[in-house]
Amino acid sequence: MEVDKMDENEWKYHGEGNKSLVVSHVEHSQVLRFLKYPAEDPGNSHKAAKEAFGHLQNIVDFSKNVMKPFLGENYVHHGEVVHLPLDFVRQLSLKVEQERPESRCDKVMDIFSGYALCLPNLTKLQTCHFSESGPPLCIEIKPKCGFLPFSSHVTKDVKHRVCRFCMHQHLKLANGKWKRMSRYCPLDLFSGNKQRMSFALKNLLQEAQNNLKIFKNGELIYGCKDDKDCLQDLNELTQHLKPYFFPANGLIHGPHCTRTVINELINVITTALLSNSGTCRTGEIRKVHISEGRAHCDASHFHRDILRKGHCGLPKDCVLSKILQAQMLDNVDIEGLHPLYNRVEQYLGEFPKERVKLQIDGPYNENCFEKLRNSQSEDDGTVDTAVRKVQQYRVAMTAKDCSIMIALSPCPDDELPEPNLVIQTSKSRLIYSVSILDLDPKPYENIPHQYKLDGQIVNFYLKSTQAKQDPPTPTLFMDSEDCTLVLHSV
Ligand SMILES: O=P(O)(O)O[C@@H]1[C@@H](OP(=O)(O)O)[C@H](OP(=O)(O)O)[C@H](O)[C@H](OP(=O)(O)O)[C@H]1OP(=O)(O)O
Ligand SMILES: Nc1ncnc2c1ncn2[C@@H]1O[C@H](COP(=O)(O)OP(=O)(O)OP(=O)(O)O)[C@@H](O)[C@H]1O
Repeated sequence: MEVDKMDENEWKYHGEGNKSLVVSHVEHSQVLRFLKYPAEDPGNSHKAAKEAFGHLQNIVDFSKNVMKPFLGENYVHHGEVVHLPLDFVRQLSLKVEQERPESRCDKVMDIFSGYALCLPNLTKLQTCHFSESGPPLCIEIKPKCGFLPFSSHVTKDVKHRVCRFCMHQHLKLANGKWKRMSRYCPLDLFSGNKQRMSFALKNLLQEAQNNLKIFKNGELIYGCKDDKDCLQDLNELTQHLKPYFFPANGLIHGPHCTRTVINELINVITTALLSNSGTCRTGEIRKVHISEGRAHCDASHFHRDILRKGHCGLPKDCVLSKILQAQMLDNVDIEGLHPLYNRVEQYLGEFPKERVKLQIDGPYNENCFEKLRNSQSEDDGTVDTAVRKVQQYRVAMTAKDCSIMIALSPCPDDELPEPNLVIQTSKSRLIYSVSILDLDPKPYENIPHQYKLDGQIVNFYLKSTQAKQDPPTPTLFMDSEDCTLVLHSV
């Protein structure tokens, strides 16, 4: 990328989250990721923009030196910080403004610093030594936390039975973040059991919220920009997907078509999530199991009794396993972490200069990873242990909020790629790559907020399920047994 020859007409709005706005190049497989700041406080925006370089460099270092060693070399693309002409950034910001979803407009793109992150466009295939035949398809999944807390510090028993995502749904509906309840449960997706994973994926397709997006040729074709703006027509999605799964068979149509195509899609996603494409290693597949009690959520609509096979576990090097292992660095739960955070805070209150030495806010160099790998869990009462636990918790938080990108492209007939780069469907062959995005460090200062939010989620869940129990809802059991995709018109 030649930064002195930037032209806003060559870039278009791609998407955004809470903290960054992404534009993609119209030809090359590149994106620019800009920081965002609260709109109501321009003074603060100027100040924050001054710090933008340090912030972005921290993101790169954290992805590269901390998350990459945990998650695997091939899954993580840390990118680089670039400095862009301010004129280009301002024109670009004007250009993308009308594309932005209303719910994200409480923040503005950083137009003051000129700094951004340049990353590969992960909606496109990352194994570049193959000629793509046809537009790439990409499935983005934000899986969220895949286990139940096992810490003895947990004070509310419900946290050992119902996962955070399922509990949080009740609060999100009540505060208007989403209009309909998602039946997706992360524990089903992370189970490694193909039946449960398919069930989770069907539920994501039913109600995508911000946990599922599908792109074709880099364009969003399925998913929600916000609660008001959703592209969720499964029949339309089927039309997009047909050429990938039934390239030679134009005859597939009618009521079964949608179900057949969606099932092919789900099989492909499941295969990609369970493959070891991050390491390209073949040979014996070791499995990672989490104990039975922690792997099932009582709020999931999947009924345990219909499992054909017992507990499955995840292949050791697959993307889900890597993410889950990083998430499980949170082994004391926010309830156990909060007192450790207070210990660090008290120490920093007495010795403020130690903040730099303890590398609370970076720099995230190679040494950080070695320190964080230490899994000794007993608390010896020292500040060093408290800092290590806090930093491990922050890594886990990042892993609980990242997204998986599965890029797929039809495999040309004359190409013979390595078997672990191809997914064979019933009627086609697809080359694929798996990546992980949004690996930013979570702010240290956010820990008190996390603690408070945890209490709110649990209390609200208990309150709302208690209210529903009187009178009881007899349909719940029926739902649990239903493993088929029900197509509603949307
Ligand atoms: O707390 P959660 O689980 O709601 O996660 C937040 C996400 O909400 P979600 O529940 O996935 O819709 C939230 O996503 P949305 O803005 O809702 O799309 C952010 O990812 C937020 O991270 P950050 O503060 O921007 O770094 C996330 O906050 P962190 O908890 O990761 O700090
Ligand atoms: N390298 C990339 N290639 C393709 N698309 C990307 C890339 N990075 C981000 N995106 C898209 O932009 C969206 C927003 O990016 P991202 O999740 O990094 O933002 P965020 O503000 O950090 O999110 P959050 O709300 O989780 O804090 C993603 O959901 C994804 O669709």
